[in-house]
Amino acid sequence: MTETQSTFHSGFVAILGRPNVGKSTLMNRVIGEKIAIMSDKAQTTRNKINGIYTDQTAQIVFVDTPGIHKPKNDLDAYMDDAALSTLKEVDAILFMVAADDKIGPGDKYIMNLLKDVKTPVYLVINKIDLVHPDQLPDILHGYTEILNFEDVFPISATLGNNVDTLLANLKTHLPVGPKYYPEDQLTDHPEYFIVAELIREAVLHLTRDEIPHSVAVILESMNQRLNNKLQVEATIYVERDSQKGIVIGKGGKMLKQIGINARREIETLVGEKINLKLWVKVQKNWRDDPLFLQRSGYNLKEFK
Ligand SMILES: Nc1nc2c(ncn2[C@@H]2O[C@H](COP(=O)(O)OP(=O)(O)OP(=O)(O)O)[C@@H](O)[C@H]2O)c(=O)[nH]1
Repeated sequence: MTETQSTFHSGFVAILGRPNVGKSTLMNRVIGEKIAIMSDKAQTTRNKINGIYTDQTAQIVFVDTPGIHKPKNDLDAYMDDAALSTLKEVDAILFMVAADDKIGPGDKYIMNLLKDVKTPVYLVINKIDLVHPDQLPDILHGYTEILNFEDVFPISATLGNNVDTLLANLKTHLPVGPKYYPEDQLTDHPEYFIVAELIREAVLHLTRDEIPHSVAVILESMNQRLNNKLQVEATIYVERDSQKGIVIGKGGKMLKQIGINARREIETLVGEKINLKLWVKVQKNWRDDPLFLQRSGYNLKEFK
């Protein structure tokens, strides 16, 4: 099949919504590889990760935005800026909600921001597998009475229901345009960032509710091979001594398990065996430290 420049559609699409509604799950389903970071703990997606979908007729560059929050500290304010600058740049916005969630102040806050944005907004009601179909009209109405959406898609990102319809519609709505990225490129983020996020995900999964989101991971190095194994070194930063104890665990057991889980994921990502070395350090109030935020990948300048 030949494809001509004039029929090819392309553009940038932001997935926006409260933490935990399933943004990363949707992106992973569409792209088919684990590039966005999933967790059942809220707020794991803090940086802009692009997932790139390409087929014969279109290329959609997905921008997985951080959640929007009313600013409480520097990090939250930063998320606001990041999300807002994304909204203005993209060709379409998917506002994602979970069918089993009530409309909260957070949703209203986001929808109010969206009222002032010219980009077309699609309502994606995810997790429809968790509610009875009869409930859908009421759920839908709750949102459409607040904001005028371009279109509405009830989906299940985990089961895949209606995701094809969403994609097909999105493709036709994107402008005629070039292939921004080569076909085999799935993300434009450097691998080291994804690796750090995989380690962070392992920490959050294993420590469950004991560690709040005040954990950051910095990749120290990933450029040497010893005995045919890529050497990966990273530091896990927490805010308090007590959290350090939890991450390390009795006799180092927890840290060992974190290493095992993270190593598995990283090996899948990089396609080779690795040796993972982890350290745990306390860095008080890192959320309010601009230098630290920058070092851990929160590139503040990017959003100015
Ligand atoms: N039942 C059901 N669960 C889902 C669905 N989509 C996502 N989930 C679950 O919801 C949780 C959160 O999903 P994520 O994809 O991490 O959510 P997110 O919006 O990216 O979250 P943040 O990164 O925190 O912003 C995970 O446990 C998913 O398995 C769905 O369609 N149905």
